[in-house]
Amino acid sequence: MTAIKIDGRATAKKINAQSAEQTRKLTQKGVIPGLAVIMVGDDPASAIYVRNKERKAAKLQFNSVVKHLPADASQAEVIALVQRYNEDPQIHAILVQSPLPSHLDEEAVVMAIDPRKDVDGLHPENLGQLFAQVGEDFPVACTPKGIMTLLSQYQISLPGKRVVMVGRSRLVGKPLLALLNNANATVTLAHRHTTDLAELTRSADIVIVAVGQADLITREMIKPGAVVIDVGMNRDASGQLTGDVAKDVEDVAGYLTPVPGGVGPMTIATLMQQTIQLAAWQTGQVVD
Ligand SMILES: NC(=O)C1=CN([C@@H]2O[C@H](COP(=O)(O)OP(=O)(O)OC[C@H]3O[C@@H](n4cnc5c(N)ncnc54)[C@H](OP(=O)(O)O)[C@@H]3O)[C@@H](O)[C@H]2O)C=CC1
Ligand SMILES: Nc1nc(=O)c2c([nH]1)NC[C@@H]1CN(c3ccc(C(=O)N[C@@H](CCC(=O)O)C(=O)O)cc3)C=[N+]21
Repeated sequence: MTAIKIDGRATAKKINAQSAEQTRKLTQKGVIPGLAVIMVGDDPASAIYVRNKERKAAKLQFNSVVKHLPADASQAEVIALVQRYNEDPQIHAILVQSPLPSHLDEEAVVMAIDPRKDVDGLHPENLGQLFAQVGEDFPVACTPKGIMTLLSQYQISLPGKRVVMVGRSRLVGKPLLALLNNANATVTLAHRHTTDLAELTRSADIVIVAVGQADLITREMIKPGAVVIDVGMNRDASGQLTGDVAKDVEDVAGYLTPVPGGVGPMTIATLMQQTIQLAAWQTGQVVD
């Protein structure tokens, strides 16, 4: 058996076409979606993300700014920049690249972001709404939201399914836990302290991996026919991009997202989609 490839590029293309149309309408009303990205230091996965989203934001004619600070930037500098964008009416969405260098207090930086401009849904106000299922007009992390769009696009049903989510970051694992639970899947969250990961993943209908370790998930860990979603973004010795899932998993899985061409393009498309949404909410416009 060879897994059906879940084509993130094709799905992203559809979303981007919608985003172009919505941006055109908003711009006619005098609202140009504004996205500010803050990157501190040189995380390789962040560099790929920043490059690709700059390209897409330019194509959509967003007001897009990227601030690249050196790895030794101070806490006060980063917070001051966030505050400047909080107050700038031309900026509707703020994204601080993760991970931050270890001398910076990530929690304090997240807390400084205006929750209405928190395009990655990291602020506890937004994450809390997601977990509590209250309200609708709040941002949700782009990668998890993009994965939900992909599952829906491929008509992969969730109620009653056993999902194992490997990785529990605030950016990916935690919001996915909430989204999948809200969609009535039965979700198990695995992490560094999980014992016998293989036994868990083998019992899952859907395995989602966001760890950042090449070949963590191998074919013996997957139930035949299961859906495998690979979020990982690693570079191998020859400079090739690889995910967290070993190549031979394609021989047992029913569906699989490739790296590149799977989750990555969906993250970018969802970021554009959500920036437009935030711009509309902040200016009293409606996008459809
Ligand atoms: N394609 C895309 O659009 C995106 C890709 N990424 C990529 O996804 C990966 C994960 O990112 P992010 O969520 O931010 O990562 P973090 O580094 O914040 O979190 C990694 C998680 O993996 C867990 N973990 C580490 N080692 C193991 C192990 N051996 N077994 C089980 N769990 C383990 C950690 O557990 P513990 O909590 O116990 O430490 C932690 O919860 C990275 O490669 C990143 O570049 C991220 C965002 C978007
Ligand atoms: N606050 C924050 N939010 C994030 O969402 C976030 C982050 N920090 N830090 C870094 C990780 C990594 N990440 C990627 C997103 C898209 C691609 C991407 O475009 N991938 C293409 C690569 C194509 C290519 O250039 O070859 C693909 O998979 O096809 C990669 C990596 C988001 N992250």
